[in-house]
Amino acid sequence: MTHESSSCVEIRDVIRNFGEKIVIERISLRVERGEIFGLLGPSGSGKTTLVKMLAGIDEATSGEISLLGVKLPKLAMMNRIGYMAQSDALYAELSAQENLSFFGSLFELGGARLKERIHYAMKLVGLEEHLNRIVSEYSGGMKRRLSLAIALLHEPEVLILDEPTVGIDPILRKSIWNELEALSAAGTTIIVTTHVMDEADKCHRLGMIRDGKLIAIGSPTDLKTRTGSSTIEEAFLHYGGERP
Ligand SMILES: Nc1ncnc2c1ncn2[C@@H]1O[C@H](COP(=O)(O)OP(=O)(O)OP(=O)(O)O)[C@@H](O)[C@H]1O
Repeated sequence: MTHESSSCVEIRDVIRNFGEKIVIERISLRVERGEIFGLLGPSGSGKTTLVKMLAGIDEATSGEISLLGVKLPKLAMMNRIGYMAQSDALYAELSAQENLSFFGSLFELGGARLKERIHYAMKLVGLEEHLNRIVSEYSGGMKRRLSLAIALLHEPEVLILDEPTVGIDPILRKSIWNELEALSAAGTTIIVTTHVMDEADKCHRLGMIRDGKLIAIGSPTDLKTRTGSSTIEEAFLHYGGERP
């Protein structure tokens, strides 16, 4: 079922349990089209679990998630989503070029268009010189960058990135963020999980997650102003109850 909405993502009363364990505890939020929305929270707080449901590869125990007006999970939405997981899903024995061609073919990309997209994505992540190398020879950071290139390849309307810049040096991290900002300005919605506070500051809005609960939501400036904090880290500690 589709319906008109200006929101890109609508999460309504989502709960995710693993056995007895409640990992996501009734979260509701919206992400607007073209927004860079950050999910910030400590290790184990539920960020990956939440983005997997947004990417349609896991399902809520209860509640609803809609993406671009379509209720998830829905296989047909995969074409419209670019998902970069925390662990790289690459074929180590193949070259980067072969990995990109394989993932491109899943999205029905071929010929000149595929070539153009591979060039764009590999340039963006600074790997254009390493296109023909076997992935098993890549460093950890290079694998992260290749995973990001793959997520971007089919020009998805929604990019879901789970800690995309871990293991990436500050200069390249900056150029990746510049490009994410340009993509967002051109209408792509970007949902990104992060531990890195300066990245959190670059998001248009942030959702702070702790123990599976959304403890605060707003722009970085709002969150800091509301808590009288000078940094996002301080604001997080305030909402987390670790500061009076
Ligand atoms: N398949 C699963 N079965 C059981 N427990 C799970 C499963 N997946 C995640 N969990 C648990 O859910 C909680 C949240 O994990 P999740 O990976 O979503 O956290 P995170 O905020 O992404 O952490 P990190 O920043 O370390 O990646 C953890 O306690 C984790 O052990």
